[in-house]
Amino acid sequence: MVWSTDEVLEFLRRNTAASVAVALLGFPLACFALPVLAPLALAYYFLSQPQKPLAVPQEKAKGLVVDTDKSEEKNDLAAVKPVAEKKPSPSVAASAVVEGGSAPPLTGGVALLRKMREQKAARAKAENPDKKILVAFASQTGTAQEIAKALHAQIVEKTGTPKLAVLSAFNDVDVDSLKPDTFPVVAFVAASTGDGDPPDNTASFYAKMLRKKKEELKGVRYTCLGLGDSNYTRFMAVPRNMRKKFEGLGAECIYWNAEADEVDGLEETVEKWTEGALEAVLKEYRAATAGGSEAMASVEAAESKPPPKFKGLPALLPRRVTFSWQEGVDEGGQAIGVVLGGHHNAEGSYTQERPFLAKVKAARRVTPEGYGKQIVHMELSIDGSNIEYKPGDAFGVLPVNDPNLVDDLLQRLGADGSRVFEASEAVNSIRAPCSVRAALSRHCDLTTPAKKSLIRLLAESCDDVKEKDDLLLICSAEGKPRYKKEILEAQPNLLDLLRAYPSCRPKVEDLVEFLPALAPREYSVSSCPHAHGGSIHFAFSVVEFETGGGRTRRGVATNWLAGIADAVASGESCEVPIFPKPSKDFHHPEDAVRPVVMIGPGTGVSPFRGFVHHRKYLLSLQGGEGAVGESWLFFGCRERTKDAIYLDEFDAFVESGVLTTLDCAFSREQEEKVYVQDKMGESGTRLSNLILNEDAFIFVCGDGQHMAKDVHAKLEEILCEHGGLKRAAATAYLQIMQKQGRYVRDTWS
Ligand SMILES: Cc1cc2nc3c(=O)[nH]c(=O)nc-3n(C[C@H](O)[C@H](O)[C@H](O)COP(=O)(O)O)c2cc1C
Repeated sequence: MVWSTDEVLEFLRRNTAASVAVALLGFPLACFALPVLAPLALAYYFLSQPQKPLAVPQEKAKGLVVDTDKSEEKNDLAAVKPVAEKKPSPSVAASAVVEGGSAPPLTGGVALLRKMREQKAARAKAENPDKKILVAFASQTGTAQEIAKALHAQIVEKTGTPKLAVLSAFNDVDVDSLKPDTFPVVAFVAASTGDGDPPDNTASFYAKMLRKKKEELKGVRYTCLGLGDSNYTRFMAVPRNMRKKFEGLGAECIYWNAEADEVDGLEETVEKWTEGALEAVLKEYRAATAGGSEAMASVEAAESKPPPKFKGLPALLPRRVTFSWQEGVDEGGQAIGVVLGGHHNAEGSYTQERPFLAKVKAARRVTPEGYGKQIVHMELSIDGSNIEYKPGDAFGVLPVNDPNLVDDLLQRLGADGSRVFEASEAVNSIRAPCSVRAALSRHCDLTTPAKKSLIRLLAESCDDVKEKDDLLLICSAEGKPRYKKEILEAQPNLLDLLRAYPSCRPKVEDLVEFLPALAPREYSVSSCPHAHGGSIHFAFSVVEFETGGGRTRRGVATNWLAGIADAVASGESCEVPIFPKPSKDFHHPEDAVRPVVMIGPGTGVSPFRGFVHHRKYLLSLQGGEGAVGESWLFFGCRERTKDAIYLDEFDAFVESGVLTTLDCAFSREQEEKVYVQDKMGESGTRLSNLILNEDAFIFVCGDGQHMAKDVHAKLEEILCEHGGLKRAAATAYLQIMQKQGRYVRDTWS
């Protein structure tokens, strides 16, 4: 019988008599027992100490005692202490043991094993130190996450110690763990979404941070990269608030808190920040761990390595997930990585991971066939789901990639789409057995321009040296102009890239782990439960555009849904996985007394269809009695007869008095383009009065990059010109309205 090291230790731990015997007989017995105990132990020791001679080091085998004072630890080798603390002679120790007192010094095999265990612990500690660097991200569409991932990968590459740094979405960070003893150094990348709102993966952390008390982050050192878009009025809201909170709680900034604006292009700032942050974070970590933990030694070693072939190469992302492949194949298409349909999770609501499978009740193309822009109206059944919603809420749709693209990709990779795997941890929201086809169809983003880290991975998967070098150059700092032209502007999808580099053969596992997640898409509901019970309605424009490289690209989700709409129209039965995304404050007030101003061009008008139906319901409750506020809708589209969705219904609501004013801007019906903000300007006096004197609510929905900004500017102008406010006062007034929830926007890019 051959015992493992741990079995020998366990035996000694459980058998005091054996421990004592070993101790009493000391060296002679150790020699005698050597054939039994030593082979594994010596092999282990020798491997871990290659520079040492094979002979048992006697001085190491002596001089240890088992501290039997602590009754709980009596037979526990964890209570072994160095002899420097107690120095009984062997005979004293022996008699003490006989009397049940102190244990004898450990010698021979036991001491050897103790040494081995210490070494193992030291190595484990170096690999998994107590204090770690936290690399966190607040990211809605994945940009901040990619940047954080790349920084984390560089820390890992530089230190050679994967567990020295933790990469995490903010929601997965325990706020209370933000302490110098756990995370002395924090680097984070944060973006905003909505109207200066925190991304979903940060919202709960954000709320908890606001409850933290002064000085709770004292001793933590941090640096932050903010991502934002200066077209939004709440530019950099989340990174700025988070920084303020970190500082307010006593954290200390260690490096430039950079802000990268989409309008100028993110890349330059991102690169500069990442480079400096890497250096600063490692330096601070070294200082925080008193000269550096054992792991830091490898930083110096890495620094003395020859420089890479191309300057500024992104680090190879470290593997985190293990894939176990199942025996059979997925013949019925059931292994799709999520649990579908008819389930409520523990909190009682559907999620991205446990969506509700909604049957499509009706769908139609609103725009004429062949019209440049296509808009689709769709109705989903939520019967039996217990989903409750209010007009103004949104819901998430889990889209599916174009099946032709997936087929071609499987063929190019030489992969069997029906093989099924399980991942050791959630990756790209795969949390259940998943076939390769489902992973590529439902979980991986195959069309977004490849991030540099993915190109680095593809480079490493090339057999041909020339192809490898070409890809390495494109993702390096030197290859920046090529990355911009060939990737960001031309927007090749993954298949285009693989076809351009025929020797590139990435493993399916690598793609599943390192491709960005196929993000759910959010749509505002255009229905109202009082009018459309058991259904959710929504409308969307089908996305299609030309890239800089002359390719035609189609939006993944809207084209998939448009295909479903056509299938339903021809009698097929189809289902869409959805989950609710309630809005915080984009809701019609719960009475019809307060005036409401709604501004929603294009499909931005969707929630206002629900609002007006809700208003009709509120008025029906009043039964024609009591005060009723005005309700204005500013709507815009190209042409009344082509792309004006829900216009007939709105006309009817004006007719019935539910809607006081419907003001439409048809941009292409005359020479000069006319937009919603122009229409607002024409009614400036009335609007100013509604806002300043009648406490009106303002709701804006639609394109956040241009329309929402132009509408905001028009509101300021109206308050100045018709309300007599100075510019600064108008700005402040609108800010206060936002804080009060009286001016609410639901925007997208
Ligand atoms: C729907 C939407 C809303 C946004 N709202 C804001 C905002 O209020 N303030 C801002 O500075 N940037 C805003 N942005 C810009 C994002 O913060 C920016 O594009 C960032 O790079 C996205 O990072 P992510 O992909 O990690 O989410 C918004 C972007 C979108 C798509």
